[in-house]
Amino acid sequence: MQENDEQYPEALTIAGSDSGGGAGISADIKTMQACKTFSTYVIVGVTAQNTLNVQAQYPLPKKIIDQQFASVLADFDIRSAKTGALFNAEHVKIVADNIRKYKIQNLVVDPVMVAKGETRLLTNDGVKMMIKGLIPQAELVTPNLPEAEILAGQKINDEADMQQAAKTIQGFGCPNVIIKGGHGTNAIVTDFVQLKNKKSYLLKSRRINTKRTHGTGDTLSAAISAYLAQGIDMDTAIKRAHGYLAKIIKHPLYIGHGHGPLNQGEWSNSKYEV
Ligand SMILES: Nc1ncnc2c1ncn2[C@@H]1O[C@H](COP(=O)(O)OP(=O)(O)O)[C@@H](O)[C@H]1O
Ligand SMILES: Cc1ncc(COP(=O)(O)O)c(N)n1
Repeated sequence: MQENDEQYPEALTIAGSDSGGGAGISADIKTMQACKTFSTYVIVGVTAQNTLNVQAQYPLPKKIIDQQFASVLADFDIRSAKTGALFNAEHVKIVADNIRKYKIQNLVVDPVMVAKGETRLLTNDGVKMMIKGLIPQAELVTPNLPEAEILAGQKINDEADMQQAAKTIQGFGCPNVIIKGGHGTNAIVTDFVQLKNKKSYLLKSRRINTKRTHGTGDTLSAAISAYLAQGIDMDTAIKRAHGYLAKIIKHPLYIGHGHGPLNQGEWSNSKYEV
């Protein structure tokens, strides 16, 4: 064990790049750094993207994805991992196979399906493959409301629906589920958390009236993953990550003309009040 191991564990994000710097791999690296975990990464695909939308996407060839996994796992002591945009069934399978091959633990699956600018980042077949091959290997899955509706095959209108959908998703073989409520319109944003010990609760925060929410989902799942790498239990990791996001979403960067990015790094300055 290295000297800094206790304070700065190593984690892995497996996702797409965002040339606009706000979501995907960029959000994950910045978040993990702010949460004091070292972030390695496997880029599954490249997007040409800005705060307005995704202009193009290019999933990478299998060979270079496999090679990235091999390089990372040959050298780093990966304590947790998270997935983001995975594009299609073939790429979900490549990722699922590598996670199995390297026995990657503490996996958080953020089932990214549609970008804030409304471009699809996962095909319908990709969703099916995620349910079959990836979610059963995860410790936590973190859909937003539209993603939870697709995964669970039901409409979600209230908290009872959230609970029912979370139970369906748990039934795919993932012990812990968060359904994120950012896509609602209520003054209070409600995330529903279903834990493996049957405990469930709501995480509520005042809705911030902002369009600068590019990468919020990536940031939440990356922060949870960072805390899991530190050996923090799932329940505490979720609450801490939610608190972190609630802070930084109030102080975004005024960059770009669309869904602007968060400022993940500011957390470490501790200059903001909750
Ligand atoms: N306007 C907002 N005000 C406060 N919290 C928000 C807001 N939008 C999203 N969140 C929080 O950000 C996280 C991501 O939510 P959501 O936008 O639903 O996911 P995604 O980015 O995957 O679409 C959740 O924890 C949610 O509660
Ligand atoms: C490469 C990549 N990964 C994830 C997202 C989702 O982020 P958002 O929902 O904020 O658009 C994205 N837009 N691009």
